[in-house]
Amino acid sequence: MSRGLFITMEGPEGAGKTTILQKLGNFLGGLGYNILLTREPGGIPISEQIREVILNKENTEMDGRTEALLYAAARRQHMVEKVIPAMEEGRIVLCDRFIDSSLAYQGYARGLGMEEVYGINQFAIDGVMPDITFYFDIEPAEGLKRIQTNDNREVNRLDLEELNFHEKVRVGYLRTIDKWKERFIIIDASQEIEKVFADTKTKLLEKLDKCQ
Ligand SMILES: Nc1ncnc2c1ncn2[C@@H]1O[C@H](COP(=O)(O)OP(=O)(O)OP(=O)(O)O)[C@@H](O)[C@H]1O
Ligand SMILES: Cc1cn([C@H]2C[C@H](O)[C@@H](COP(=O)(O)O)O2)c(=O)[nH]c1=O
Repeated sequence: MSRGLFITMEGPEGAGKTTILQKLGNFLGGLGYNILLTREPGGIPISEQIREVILNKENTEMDGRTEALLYAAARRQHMVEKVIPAMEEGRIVLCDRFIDSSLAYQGYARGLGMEEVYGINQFAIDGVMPDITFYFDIEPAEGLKRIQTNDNREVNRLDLEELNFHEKVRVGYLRTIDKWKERFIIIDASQEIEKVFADTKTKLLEKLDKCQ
């Protein structure tokens, strides 16, 4: 059986990752692909429990390395329990955030070191990297404004970081993209939703064409 495809969605808070992931899932499902939509941290019970610990606003004392290790632990369980089995069944996995979030948030913005965070994540993912990663680019202040006006979204511990932290997250992403240019597709996420979705679809279909 052929291996499926692993596609991840990355970007600062409020960039529109979840919105576009759902639209893309519906679109690809409509074309007959067997799709799995999932997210990090989370996606399965153990990892959702870890998510609750990491993002709980009351856990203000959490050490940066503890945070990085918890994200990696959630990732490990999610990989072995959900992502890898789905890919072995030939499905397209669309995942909201993955290792690049750890590199940008913990490695760069938290200052733990991108190489160090990459190292602990290698232990977690054992060499399984995404085939394609969309990076939804937006000014962090603009993204934060979007989530602050969304009443359905609960504000979490990471959202409460200063604007300066979120600006560093974006720099961390741009450095990560520089390292893995081939894997990334950059989308201008400041545009209106339908245009962001249209660009995402077009770029994905182009990339899939090239892979055939
Ligand atoms: N292009 C857009 N223009 C305006 N609003 C948008 C756009 N994309 C998404 N939104 C809105 O912004 C909010 C955040 O969107 P979404 O949850 O998809 O972002 P996200 O990148 O997944 O955020 P986070 O990672 O912080 O959870 C939602 O209210 C959504 O409707
Ligand atoms: C995977 C991952 C996530 N984060 C941060 C990014 C966000 O602030 C939260 C997740 O919330 P979302 O609404 O689901 O986007 O966690 C991180 O810092 N490091 C990671 O590896």
